[in-house]
Amino acid sequence: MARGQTASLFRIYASRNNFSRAKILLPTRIFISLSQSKNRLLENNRCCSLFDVPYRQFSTNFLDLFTRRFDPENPNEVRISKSVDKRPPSSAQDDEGSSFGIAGANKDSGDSISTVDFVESVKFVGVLENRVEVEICNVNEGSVTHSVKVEGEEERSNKDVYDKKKVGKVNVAFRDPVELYQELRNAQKNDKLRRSDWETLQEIFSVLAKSGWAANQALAIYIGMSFFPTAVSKFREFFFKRCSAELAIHIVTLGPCDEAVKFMFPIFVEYCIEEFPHEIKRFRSMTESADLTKPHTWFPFARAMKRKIIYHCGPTNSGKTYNALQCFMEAKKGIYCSPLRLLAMEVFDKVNALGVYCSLLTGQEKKRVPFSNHVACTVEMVSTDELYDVAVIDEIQMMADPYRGYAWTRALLGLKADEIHLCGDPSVLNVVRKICSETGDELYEQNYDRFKPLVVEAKTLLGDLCNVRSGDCVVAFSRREIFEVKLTIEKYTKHRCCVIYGALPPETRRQQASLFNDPDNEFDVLVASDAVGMGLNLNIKRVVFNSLTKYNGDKNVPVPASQVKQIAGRAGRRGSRYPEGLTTTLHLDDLGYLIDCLKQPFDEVKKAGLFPFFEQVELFAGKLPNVTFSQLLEKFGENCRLDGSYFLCKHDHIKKIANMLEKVRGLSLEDRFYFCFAPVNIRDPKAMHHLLRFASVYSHKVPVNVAMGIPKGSARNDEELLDLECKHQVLSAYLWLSNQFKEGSFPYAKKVEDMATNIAELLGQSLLNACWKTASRQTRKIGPQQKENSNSRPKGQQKVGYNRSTSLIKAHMRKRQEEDTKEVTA
Ligand SMILES: Nc1ncnc2c1ncn2[C@@H]1O[C@H](COP(=O)(O)OP(=O)(O)OP(=O)(O)O)[C@@H](O)[C@H]1O
Ligand SMILES: [Mg+2]
Repeated sequence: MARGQTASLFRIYASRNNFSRAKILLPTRIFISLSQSKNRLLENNRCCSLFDVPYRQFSTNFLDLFTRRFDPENPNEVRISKSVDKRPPSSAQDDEGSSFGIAGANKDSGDSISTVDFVESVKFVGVLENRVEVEICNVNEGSVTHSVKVEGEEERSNKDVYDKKKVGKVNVAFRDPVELYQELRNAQKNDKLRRSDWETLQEIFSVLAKSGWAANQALAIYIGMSFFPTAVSKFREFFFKRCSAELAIHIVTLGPCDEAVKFMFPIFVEYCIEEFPHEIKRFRSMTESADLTKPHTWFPFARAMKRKIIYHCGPTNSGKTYNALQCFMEAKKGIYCSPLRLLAMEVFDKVNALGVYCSLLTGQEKKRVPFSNHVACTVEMVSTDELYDVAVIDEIQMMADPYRGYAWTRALLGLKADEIHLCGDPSVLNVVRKICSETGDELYEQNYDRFKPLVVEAKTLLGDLCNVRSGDCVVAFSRREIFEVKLTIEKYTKHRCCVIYGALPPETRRQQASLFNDPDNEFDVLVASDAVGMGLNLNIKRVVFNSLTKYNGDKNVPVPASQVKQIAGRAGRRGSRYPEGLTTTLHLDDLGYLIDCLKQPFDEVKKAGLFPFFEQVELFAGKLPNVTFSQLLEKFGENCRLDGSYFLCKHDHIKKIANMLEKVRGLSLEDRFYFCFAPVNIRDPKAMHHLLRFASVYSHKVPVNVAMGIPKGSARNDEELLDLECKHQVLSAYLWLSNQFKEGSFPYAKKVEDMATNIAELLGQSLLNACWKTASRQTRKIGPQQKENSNSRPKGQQKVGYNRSTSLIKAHMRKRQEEDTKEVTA
């Protein structure tokens, strides 16, 4: 999400009686107040935020403290002028319940740290007579780094800086912005200014208009991002007509910089509150209906339970899922939530084979096993209504997935289970800790190590695929590469290859996996995409990276370290023929990057994904009746409020489907919402066409059929293979829709299921015989770069007669290094 799109609320919890020991996480620069409103808030004994209290009730002086005068490098004593609580400290040390007004609008940049300005935590140490002591801590450094004293009313009144009588030209900086605004408003006309000052002022206003900080802060008073530039422009007009020389000169002295923006901002706020009450009201009601804050409160039944959360934390292949599944099987009633259909199927088969009756529930299939109390489902399908003894949420680190993360978050927050087992790497451990502290669940952490360490083979394949061995899994990051590698290996060696990639149906992937796992056939090498990183039980001895770059839709970029680790970790499996795992690369040039990736610790994730339920979108739609569904989603993204530990999941693919369905009349908002989640590849025009047809037929309230023929035999070339993949996807979407919409709308589910099974089988057979280059490859022209590569290839490599890929990672790293050097020099 672009920087500055989301408003978030932050709350400070203070002790009920005297604020002592209040520990506050303050994720951004924000209004902070010890104003009169505090008493009201304390009386109410509830959380409060700026949104609950009229802005004026907040002391602007605390705003001063942080926005104007607080220098993180040089934390001096700072005074505030409004009244503070003068009650003596009480002995009660109750840290719960009350809060006073600190609130903020956080510009969510996606990379959470960048929103932290200079303060992460503020600690109110105590109230002594008329002094409030505040400690400002830097959470990142884990220590108290700044100490600020705040003085009370009487003491303040003796100080020059706040003594009104002495406020003169030099003291504009210290004057109350409310007064400054009132002076501006009451002024008949502006004082004369020099041309150069005038120009500097113009520049300062232009900095204000472009300031992300100011636009962000303005959210707190419900000036929306889209209205902010207009508000600044009107404010400029107002200001230029009325400003005094004294005020103008002070601002000009500050110059076109952040300091000037921070000085003007509170005056701007006063202006907005008075001038734009309608806009503020409208935006406020819009943001309130797009409120995604406090998501744990969305599940009151789960909150009423005392849940025990067990985090099985460790690298791949360390036994996390195995142990969690033991508890699942022992439970009277259990649910297993999988990241993939494939894995849900695996668990369904495994658990039933062990004599525990278990049903299967995915978007596409519902297999109800009689008398079963257990269910294996995909995480999106988890029920938050049913009560379970044990739930397992696998691959919990996916809660930070930009697209699907919300499903894991929902499962964690909403599952009604006495015991919830989370399996995953440590990247989301801190987020889970935070969530558990909000939900009040007990968290137990169980750490795992790999059974046998992963060994890196330094020799690599020396750029030659003829060096593959039995038990190898060659990993490539595009469909084209996968088929090239398979073709090469089968042409120049005695090995046969199984193939696994994301566009294959789970049934076909499983068939390929069991073919590879079976030692009694000739298929002893696996060629796979990153789809191999999760879910399948594979007997891999060595993972060989054919390349370590991946096309990101725009250009080739290095594969992220976490993904490299996950994939490499698939090598070696306890109890299999290959208990010890090896990993290496095709090219020597890539080896360094592989080793770097394996050495890197898991990146800590700061936020979990969220996405609104249909009801939330519906509520929001009530505020914007005349926009398309796609625009509605866009606006929701712009206006929704989120707490600091959450981000709004990306939904470009949903918007793309929404746009396509715009021309279909007669669909309700709810219909559109669900059609948009149908599992189709938005880059596949044929699949999109079928989805559009499904929606059109459905909108006419006619039973939807498939209207698609099925090939009789397996694919003879890549085009036919692609066609099979696409057809399976369309059938899968039909099945998915048949489970979402009311009975009778998609009545041919049984027939479609059979068709899908047929196609999955045809795909499996096709892959066994596949010995062609990919369709896209055949039609591609050789670019100058490739020609150059093939010309510059060492002679020795030509003898096997195929074009081997060369390492891109080194070139990429070199380029990045050059860019870094350039930046440093600049
Ligand atoms: N205690 C055990 N006894 C027998 N086999 C085990 C045991 N623990 C794990 N295994 C086997 O080791 C393999 C890896 O275990 P598991 O799938 O639980 O690892 P994981 O940590 O969940 O890995 P990933 O992160 O890749 O999902 C599996 O085939 C599993 O059956
Ligand atoms: Mg696992």
